[in-house]
Amino acid sequence: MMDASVAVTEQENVTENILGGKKVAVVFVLGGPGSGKGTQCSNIVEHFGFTHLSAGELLRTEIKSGSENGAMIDNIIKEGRIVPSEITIKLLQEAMIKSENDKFLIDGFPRNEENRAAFENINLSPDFVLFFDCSEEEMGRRLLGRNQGRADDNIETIRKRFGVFEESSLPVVEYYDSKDMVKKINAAKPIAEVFEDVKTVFQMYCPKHALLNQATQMPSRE
Ligand SMILES: Nc1ncnc2c1ncn2[C@@H]1O[C@H](COP(=O)(O)OP(=O)(O)O)[C@@H](O)[C@H]1O
Ligand SMILES: Nc1ccn([C@H]2C[C@H](O)[C@@H](COP(=O)(O)OP(=O)(O)O)O2)c(=O)n1
Repeated sequence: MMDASVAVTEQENVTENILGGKKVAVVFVLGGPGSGKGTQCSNIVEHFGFTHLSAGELLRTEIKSGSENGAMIDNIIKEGRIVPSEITIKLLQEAMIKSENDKFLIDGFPRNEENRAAFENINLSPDFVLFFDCSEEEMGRRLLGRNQGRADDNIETIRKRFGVFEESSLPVVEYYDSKDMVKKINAAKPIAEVFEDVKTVFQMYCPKHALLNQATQMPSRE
């Protein structure tokens, strides 16, 4: 028979992080604009088998698709503001359900308190938060050199994005930090060095639900 404490954990997990009939593991990847979130996510995907979901990229795809919300999203992004959570959450949910994977890096989300609460409301929670710490001066240099033709990578919008990051996104990082869920990475170093630190975090990480499955398979100690 199953150990009672394991049974309770199993039950808790049933109400948590179930999406489209599967248990999912989520890691939030946060950091200022240009801190290197996307760059490091590509490395994590390659080495640790996650699926990378960039909230910003999903929104840009939505604009290009010509959907009814496209023009509104486009205006918000050009002004450096944050799109209403219901739109972003829907795109993230759809992408996770469609994917065959069960491990997701959610990059650039939650960016404000409203984003964070909306995610909680769909009964999902991150295993931890990876936070890329970098000075505005360095992030600004990187954004201006990014050269991907993004409408928001201009001085005026970059300034606004930094303001929103400081006012709305940092408090979200602080919220998770108060719960001891943040792994802070010095993102000012060269790409390969940053990834060494990221690797250390992921080498020690085992998704909560994988741990749970292991626990249920262990012979009980009588
Ligand atoms: N550690 C780093 N050192 C120097 N340049 C970097 C570093 N990480 C990323 N970059 C470059 O900075 C720009 C922004 O990186 P990106 O990963 O797109 O950031 P974010 O997703 O956080 O906005 C890109 O041109 C990228 O190649
Ligand atoms: N959760 C999110 C994530 C991004 N956005 C919008 C607003 C952001 O300025 C843009 C670009 O975000 P993205 O994460 O792609 O890029 P930066 O980190 O700003 O370089 O997308 C949003 O409204 N809500």
